[in-house]
Amino acid sequence: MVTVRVPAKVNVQLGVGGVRPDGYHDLANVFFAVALGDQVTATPGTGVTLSCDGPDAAAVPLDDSNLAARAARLLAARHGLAEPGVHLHIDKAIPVAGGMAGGSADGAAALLACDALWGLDTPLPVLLELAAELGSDVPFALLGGVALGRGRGELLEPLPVAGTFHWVFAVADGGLSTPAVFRECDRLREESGLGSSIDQVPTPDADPALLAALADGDPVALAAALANDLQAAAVSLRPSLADTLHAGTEAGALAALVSGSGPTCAFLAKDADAAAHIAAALRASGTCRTAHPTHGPVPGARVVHTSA
Ligand SMILES: C[C@](O)(CO)[C@H](O)COP(=O)(O)OP(=O)(O)OC[C@H]1O[C@@H](n2ccc(N)nc2=O)[C@H](O)[C@@H]1O
Ligand SMILES: Nc1ncnc2c1ncn2[C@@H]1O[C@H](COP(=O)(O)OP(=O)(O)OP(=O)(O)O)[C@@H](O)[C@H]1O
Repeated sequence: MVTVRVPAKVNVQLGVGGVRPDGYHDLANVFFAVALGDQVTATPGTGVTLSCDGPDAAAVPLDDSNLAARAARLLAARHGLAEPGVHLHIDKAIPVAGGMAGGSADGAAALLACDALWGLDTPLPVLLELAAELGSDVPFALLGGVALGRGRGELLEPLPVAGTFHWVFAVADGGLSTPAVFRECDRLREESGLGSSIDQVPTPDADPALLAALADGDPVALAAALANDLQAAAVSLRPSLADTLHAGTEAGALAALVSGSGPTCAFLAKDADAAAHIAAALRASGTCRTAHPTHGPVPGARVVHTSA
């Protein structure tokens, strides 16, 4: 049996370029791994089977479309294993379809758990390549910490960061579809007359002030630099997110932003006590389903337990 712990992410900067011919957008994507995470346990089995526990378990598909199952099959195929055998149990704490890369996290965790269970010793560069095949957010879940993602987000460069930052995540009722949010971003750009194609939108770049705030461990400077080009699109599709963002700011957050493609909202706090207070205020506000205080950065997917 092998258990892997894997973090969720928030994008502290999500710069979105124009639509590429393959339908993806080039990004300047600064990923930040937080302690809120899932656990994936791999045990020997016949075929690839799945189970899931947690408050959102009912929303998690248990068929071959699950990123954890796809990861197990992809790893097996890479090693020429004709009949992969594994049962994967997901302890799910990351909101589903919430913009925190929960499915991607489980895909990364399953790669690592199956690799250990099957004794494959796959080198990290190969795991990262398989991760990129599974989805744009999956490589970062293997790496963790803070990293700049270029291309569609899969080309990663670890970034220096000092200290610990405190966050609160407000979980919405129901998810948002990532492709639908990118499409809405394009639609809003077209509507404003800017255009949405790769030759109309400047290629985004990481903000030097944001990188300095991370390297200095300065939450006030980070708060001033947080930016998400998908936020307007997420709020356009789910206008009630404006109330959630407002409630967290009123409760003393240094800054509020939509996490990735949303609808989870992220709030930066000055310390752990402030985070606990903001989370309680958000829960009481009636503008979200629940709110979790947490911190980061934390490492990427890692084995936390192995037994025969
Ligand atoms: C919004 C983010 O979570 C920010 O980290 C990611 O960019 C999304 O990553 P993901 O969920 O792993 O996305 P993928 O599974 O690779 O792609 C899902 C869909 O999102 C859109 N997509 C995704 C990544 C990207 N750079 N440009 C896109 O336009 C495309 O419509 C794509 O078909
Ligand atoms: N292991 C998984 N956990 C949750 N959802 C999964 C999983 N595997 C596949 N899915 C499917 O993927 C959809 C998106 O789920 P996910 O939780 O990854 O979204 P997300 O956090 O918004 O993604 P991202 O932030 O990477 O764009 C779900 O609605 C579900 O149908």
